[in-house]
Amino acid sequence: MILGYSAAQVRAAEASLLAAGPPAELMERAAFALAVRVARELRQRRGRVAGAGVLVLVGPGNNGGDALFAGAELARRGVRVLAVLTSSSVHDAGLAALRAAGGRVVRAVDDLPDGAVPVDDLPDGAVPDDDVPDFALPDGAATGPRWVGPVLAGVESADVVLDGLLGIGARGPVRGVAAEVVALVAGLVDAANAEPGRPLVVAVDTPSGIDVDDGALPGPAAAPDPVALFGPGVLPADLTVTFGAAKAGLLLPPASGVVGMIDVVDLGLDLAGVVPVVARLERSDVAGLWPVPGSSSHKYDRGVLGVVAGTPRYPGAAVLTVTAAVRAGVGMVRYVGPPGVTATVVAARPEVVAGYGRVQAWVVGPGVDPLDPPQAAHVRDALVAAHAARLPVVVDAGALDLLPDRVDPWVVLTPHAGELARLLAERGEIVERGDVEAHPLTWARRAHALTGATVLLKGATTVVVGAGGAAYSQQDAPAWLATAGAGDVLAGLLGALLAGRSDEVVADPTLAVALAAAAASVHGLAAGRARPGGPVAALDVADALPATIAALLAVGDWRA
Ligand SMILES: NC(=O)C1=CN([C@@H]2O[C@H](COP(=O)(O)OP(=O)(O)OC[C@H]3O[C@@H](n4cnc5c(N)ncnc54)[C@H](O)[C@@H]3O)[C@@H](O)[C@H]2O)[C@@H](O)CC1
Ligand SMILES: [K+]
Repeated sequence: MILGYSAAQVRAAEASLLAAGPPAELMERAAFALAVRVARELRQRRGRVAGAGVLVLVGPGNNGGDALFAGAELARRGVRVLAVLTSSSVHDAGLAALRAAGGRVVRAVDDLPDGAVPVDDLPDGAVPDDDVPDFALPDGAATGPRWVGPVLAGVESADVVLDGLLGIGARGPVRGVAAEVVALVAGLVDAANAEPGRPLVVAVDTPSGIDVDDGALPGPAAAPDPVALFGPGVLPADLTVTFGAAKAGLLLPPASGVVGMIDVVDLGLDLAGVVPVVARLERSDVAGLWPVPGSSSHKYDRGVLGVVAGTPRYPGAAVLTVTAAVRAGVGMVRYVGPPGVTATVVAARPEVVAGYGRVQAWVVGPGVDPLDPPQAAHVRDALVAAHAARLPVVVDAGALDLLPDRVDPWVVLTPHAGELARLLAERGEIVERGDVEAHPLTWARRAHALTGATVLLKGATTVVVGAGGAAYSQQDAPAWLATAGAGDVLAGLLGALLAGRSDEVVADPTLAVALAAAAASVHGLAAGRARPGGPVAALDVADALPATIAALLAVGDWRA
């Protein structure tokens, strides 16, 4: 499990460590681990470390210090290191170490006196700034500052770009010349995306400028003009090497989309007893949560799932939901719906039993139009019956519009951002889809507070919140999974899990939160497994569930 902490929690844990030893020691350890990680990447890309090029973007604080010390260590290993300083004052000892190791430095600062040359030293192949037009300048930057040329040349010759502009001390989006550097480098890296020589971007502790606590990204409105040329005001990383503990913002969308792989460097922080902001299940955690039948199990104690899904207009949603539940290993599915859809469902999944009966959990809503009277009535009946019998329920799609004001914490809502915004707006909140996308954790928590339900907010990164403040963020799905019917599969899969552990979920509703996160994880893994690297249809995902679950259970922390 990866645990994500707030900047304040990490600083508090660091404080006791800093009190115990010389202050520079932590930074040296962080920087050394970072350099080792970058060296490993360089070796993988080029076969050897010496002779590689690394461009280091340096901000005013200790994050820049980490980057400078790492640059120094890499320079000692024969790497051509060019540091771009974005502030007139940077970490002194780090800068001295880099220079002593043979690293070179470009100053990209706004406040140079007229006529001053911003370049302490130039990268191989770079030319003095008078000749900047020799480089392919992006539109609008042709008349830009003199540091642009050397930075362009630095990116061009870099195997790795280290983003050490801002870390947990960032307040708001990157400002000033550092923002211009981010814009320029992000634009260049993006333009080189399809090329084999594109540099790898490694974020030092965090991609600079993200909200390290809630994962918000700087908005375009906050960006100065040059940034508008390239967009988001953040340099998307391929790898984030984070120190002491993962920061919550790395795990939370939308920032989770720009952190790449996460590597946590152990600094010996004592976080025992500190409740993380958010957690991410790894495969072994998911395996541990999965209900596995014992030798004496029968279909009833493995969980019977009631499903109210589909209408004559959307029969496919019912097929996908029940298929996913069956494929996920539920003991039995009871399907409730109109005769025509029932016939389609039973034809597709002969294991399904039609009509009401005893169940351990419900899924209601996939493919249900809340204005379709018979199915809407079945959804309401199921919600009432589940409340009376204390049974978990997955409330998806059309059933979200039929939700009572308050529900039990073992009721799991599965909205996407637009549906969550609507659900909140109906409860008096002033919020639109874009607000939910910008601050998903905040709004998911709000929905939990208002309804009492566990809330699984679907997206490229899925956020789940619920009882006791538990929060998870899962990012296991390929982008191909954004396809019609994928949500129906998730609902059926989650229903199977809740049916399999129904009593435990009701006894401890925080388990509903963990199981919802596990379902999101398996859903993403199955999509990747169904069609590695290519387009995937919802039914493919459902069909890939048995093999995905088998692999999880067989090896625990198995890597695909
Ligand atoms: N505290 C510790 O014990 C350790 C900290 N480490 C590093 O130290 C970092 C935190 O260092 P700092 O507290 O110095 O903070 P940062 O280096 O993240 O940034 C603080 C500096 O940036 C400026 N700044 C803040 N927001 C800005 C913005 N939006 N635009 C432009 N400038 C802005 C501030 O004025 C300040 O000078 C961590 O992220 C990590 O990289 C590591 O060395 C490990 C140990
Ligand atoms: K950074």
